[in-house]
Amino acid sequence: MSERVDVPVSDLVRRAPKVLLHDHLDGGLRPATVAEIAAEVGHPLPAAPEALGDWFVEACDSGSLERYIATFEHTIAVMQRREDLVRVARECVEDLAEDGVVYAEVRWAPEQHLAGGLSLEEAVDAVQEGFRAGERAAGGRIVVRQILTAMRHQARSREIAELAVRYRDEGVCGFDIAGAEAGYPPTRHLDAFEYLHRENAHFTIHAGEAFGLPSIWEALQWCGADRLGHGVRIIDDIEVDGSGRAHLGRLAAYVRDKRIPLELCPTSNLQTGAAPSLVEHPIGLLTELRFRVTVNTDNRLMSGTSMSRELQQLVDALGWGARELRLVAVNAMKSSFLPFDERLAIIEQVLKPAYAELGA
Ligand SMILES: O=c1[nH]cnc2c1ncn2[C@H]1C[C@H](O)[C@@H](CO)O1
Ligand SMILES: [Zn+2]
Repeated sequence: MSERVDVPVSDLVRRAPKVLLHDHLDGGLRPATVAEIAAEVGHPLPAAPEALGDWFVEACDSGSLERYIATFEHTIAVMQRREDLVRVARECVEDLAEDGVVYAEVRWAPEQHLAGGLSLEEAVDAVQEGFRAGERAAGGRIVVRQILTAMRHQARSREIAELAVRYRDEGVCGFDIAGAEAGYPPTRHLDAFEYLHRENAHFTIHAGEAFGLPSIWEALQWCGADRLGHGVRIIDDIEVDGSGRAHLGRLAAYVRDKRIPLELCPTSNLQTGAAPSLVEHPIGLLTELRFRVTVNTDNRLMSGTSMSRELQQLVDALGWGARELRLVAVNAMKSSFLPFDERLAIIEQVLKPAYAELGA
């Protein structure tokens, strides 16, 4: 399990523009906001306000994805009223901008936010309003889009996919499925994915996190995912021989040949037991082998993390420098669900000049 240590952020990481493709809105609330809204709506919390941040991190350090996901009960409970969704979304953008993130795709599951009487559309509108307010407050330093997630143990994926398509020109850039992986294979939602293909829409699938290669194979070869949420278990299809040479199986070779983006989330993987330590985390080898690696936060609250913290840990554990930070930022931007010309504009006008100044 992860040791929670303070990670002082270097000047390099602080100044580097960051791109984030995998961040959950309901996994990134400020502890103070959870405490404040919980008091207002009468939701009982498991810890005092000042201890709440530590409680989330410790409760998620269990080695089990199921127990990790159980903690979301307390964030979802405070995201049921329209004004709370607007606030949480606005604060999310403010926090990411403050951390130096210039582009983010933030995902959440609208179906989990209807207990207060909101419709799916009203919930998406509220998050959109919060994102736009956050972008304005950041003075154009960040662009944020929504990814709409369907929960894989539920049966609303087709409906959520249709919602994502309806809102494609209003701040929603894609679709995802999330939740406990074992027992809920992606093919359970084939109908939604086939619909999205017919609509020329983009989607990613949480696969290869708690469950291995069969889940990745289904996500790509049955469902046609554009990207893999985590995908870290692709390492199971790579063998390193005695002389240090890596041999890729058919699936790993396909993922690399087709430049399938891997939305890797190192700290989250340590907590759910998908990797034993950062030094042993597959991200090092996958980057060396030139897979399309991106670095992500997954759940900033549950992991007590930020983009800067994730990147700094890679600098400290693997000796990454400006060159690697630039690589993962450009990889992420190339892999984003924004239209091509908008992706290119951020790469050319924001990433390249900033990294040139940092010596990359
Ligand atoms: O890392 C994850 N794997 C699978 N599901 C996850 C992960 N992080 C968050 N979720 C779930 C819990 C949230 O309520 C939901 C939508 O954001 O997505
Ligand atoms: Zn996730």
